[in-house]
Amino acid sequence: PFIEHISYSDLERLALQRLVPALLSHGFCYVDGLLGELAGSAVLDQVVEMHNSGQLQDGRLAGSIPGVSRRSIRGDKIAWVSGSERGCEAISFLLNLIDRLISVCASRLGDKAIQERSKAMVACYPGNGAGYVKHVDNPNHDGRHLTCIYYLNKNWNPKEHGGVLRIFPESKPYVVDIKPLFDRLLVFWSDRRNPHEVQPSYATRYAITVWYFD
Ligand SMILES: O=C(O)CNC(=O)c1n[nH]c2ccccc2c1=O
Ligand SMILES: [Fe+2]
Repeated sequence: PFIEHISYSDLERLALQRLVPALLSHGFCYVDGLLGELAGSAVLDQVVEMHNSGQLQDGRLAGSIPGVSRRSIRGDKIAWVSGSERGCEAISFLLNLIDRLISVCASRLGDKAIQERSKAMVACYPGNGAGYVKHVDNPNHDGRHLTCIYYLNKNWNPKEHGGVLRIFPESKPYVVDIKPLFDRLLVFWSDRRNPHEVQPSYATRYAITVWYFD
């Protein structure tokens, strides 16, 4: 039901001229305007509806602080979706597009062909200062090869809202700050090449992540 915002040749060009070179040289790449306003907003609406209907559960509770009751400081809230659930049609459209994009890249990323992907993790940082400490998604070869994060946050201003994703590319003298902007797709190697953190967020921050396995 959505306008085919991006043609296959656009997708192929995006993959070959943007994603593959960036992944091979820097290890990450982000693309803005992936779905366009209409389809992007449809995805956002479905994620907001999941949040409002209590489908997002506590991903991790910042309960590690001694003496502070586990349930006081909330971390991210997540839900795993395949895309076939009712009310996830726009999310399914997004996942299909990312699948097509990555499949064009896969054969040119030199590594073993990318076979499959995880379900989609819909994540919400509730805006109470919670973030995600510096980590590597796949430090010990659990099969995850590429991390793809689609951001859904309109009018996001890091000065006020924080929530920047900071990547610390291994063996590089710089860090990379990425704003979690609406209709932005970020792709990066899931392994030790890309330690990263979500800085404390002071507004509700939505993202959808899929991991591709090799
Ligand atoms: O949202 C972002 O910009 C980056 N986000 C992450 O790196 C990230 N990485 N691993 C997770 C595992 C479980 C629950 C949430 C997460 C998570 O947000
Ligand atoms: Fe991560």
